[in-house]
Amino acid sequence: MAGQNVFNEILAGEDTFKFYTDGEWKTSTSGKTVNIINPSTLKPVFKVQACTQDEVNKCVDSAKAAQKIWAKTPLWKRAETLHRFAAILREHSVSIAGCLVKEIAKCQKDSVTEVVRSCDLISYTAEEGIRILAQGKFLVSDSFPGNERNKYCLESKIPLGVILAIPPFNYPVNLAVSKIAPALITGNAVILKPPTQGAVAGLHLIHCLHLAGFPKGLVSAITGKGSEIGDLLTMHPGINCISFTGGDTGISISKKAGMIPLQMELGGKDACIVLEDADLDLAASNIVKGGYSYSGQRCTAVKVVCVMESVADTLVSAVNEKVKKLSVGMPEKNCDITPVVSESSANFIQGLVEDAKEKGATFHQEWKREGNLIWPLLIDHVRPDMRIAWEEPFGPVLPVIRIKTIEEGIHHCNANNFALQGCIFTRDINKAIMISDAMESGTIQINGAPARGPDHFPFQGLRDSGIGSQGIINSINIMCKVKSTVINLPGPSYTMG
Ligand SMILES: NC(=O)C1=CN([C@@H]2O[C@H](COP(=O)(O)OP(=O)(O)OC[C@H]3O[C@@H](n4cnc5c(N)ncnc54)[C@H](OP(=O)(O)O)[C@@H]3O)[C@@H](O)[C@H]2O)C=CC1
Ligand SMILES: O=C(O)[C@H](O)COP(=O)(O)O
Repeated sequence: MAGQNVFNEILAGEDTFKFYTDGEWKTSTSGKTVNIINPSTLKPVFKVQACTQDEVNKCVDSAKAAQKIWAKTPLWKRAETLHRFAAILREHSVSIAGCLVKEIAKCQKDSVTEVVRSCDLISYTAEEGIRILAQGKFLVSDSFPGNERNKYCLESKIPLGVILAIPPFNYPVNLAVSKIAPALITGNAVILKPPTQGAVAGLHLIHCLHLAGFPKGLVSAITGKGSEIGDLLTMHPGINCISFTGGDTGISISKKAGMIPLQMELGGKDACIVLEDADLDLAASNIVKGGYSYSGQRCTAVKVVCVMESVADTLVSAVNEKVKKLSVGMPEKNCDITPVVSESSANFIQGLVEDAKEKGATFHQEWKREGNLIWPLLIDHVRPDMRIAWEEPFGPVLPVIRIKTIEEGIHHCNANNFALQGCIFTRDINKAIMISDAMESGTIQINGAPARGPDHFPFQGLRDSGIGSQGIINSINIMCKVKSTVINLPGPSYTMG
């Protein structure tokens, strides 16, 4: 569990954790800490440092210095260190999972899965990075009209410098390494600002990285409320790229950040379109898995079902049968539905539900909430004038809109500000492709639930769902830039066989 044995170094007292910079664990000169509230008990469970502007500045300075050395580290050595990081993280996956259970009420089995998935991501990124970064381009001048072959151009990929990694509460380990690993294999330094809910899991992750032997200062983990130190980080002149996953905060960050590359993955309102010829049991299983996993707190969760009227009753009863079987309770008991991350989140969800109720939606289950624990709801006959048709609950409540035509479903998907993922259920592959093409989202799943994984697939949000693309290959490419070296020969020269 948190703070045991090898992790004692990160402790600053009973359930209070240090921040990490310059290869050392430190307490903040602010003398202040931030409480982490256990969503299941509504009581403080851990404390992390409330870092100061001066500490932010020092982290950036040491990152810049360390990055110059790291950029001169051979690719195979960078990969070797990442593999060591992955191995140490795997060794501690159960204890780090225990932090997730307490900080974000993710059930124990899904928490272990998140950490193990992260180990695989780190190692896969190390290997993919070697292959991608080992290759450059060689261009000759006479391919362009009017030129002799007297110039050779060598194009190479070089690191950006210091990357600010800001993951969200729902994947504080996996969405941290999905930024850290590509940043490191490309020769960058990293400043991690973990989510407050999930910060201790993030700090344990960073301690595994520390034990792997990365150069001092190359990676820092700076804690504090995003609303308090966020701007200090995102507007810092020493930051060369921001990789952010979260909510609308990302939109405001994109307006404040300077001339730097942004990789943003924000909210989603993933639409699930079910056609008359669909395998309705397959659709129902994926709607329940997609809509209620981790209590709907996934950007890729199914967030609205648009089902053809003629099959709606059959689909809805199939979904309800499966919803009935979902276990509801505490994460320690590996329940399917666990408390949502905060009281404010639970209140927001309740607001959407009450709005739907007032406007006459059909409820197939009674509304039930105990603290942050919300029992799963399927809300039927939802109409576009209801907030839940458009807004992202980030909770275990799923609206169903009955449509008369496929175009209505496509329109609902495209009329939303979010454009992350969507899915279609039909046995007609031609229709599936044509509908997928018409849905203006970053990813469309055919006959499956929306998902970011597997982690080497490209993953991107359009419109208010993000900027740039994630997935291991695209993250590696976003975290480096191109440099040209042109050799000017005294005269034309042709390579002869
Ligand atoms: N796309 C996705 O996967 C996710 C989307 N969301 C959406 O966002 C909503 C809110 O969830 P939440 O986790 O609070 O998302 P936020 O966007 O508020 O937080 C995401 C990350 O950004 C940090 N942050 C907050 N404010 C700033 C700032 N001004 N500058 C820099 N960083 C900042 C947070 O730190 P701190 O925790 O200290 O505030 C956290 O690490 C959810 O209800 C959901 O709709 C949420 C999580 C994941
Ligand atoms: O931000 C999120 O919620 C995650 O990217 C979703 O990842 P998953 O589809 O693998 O759960």
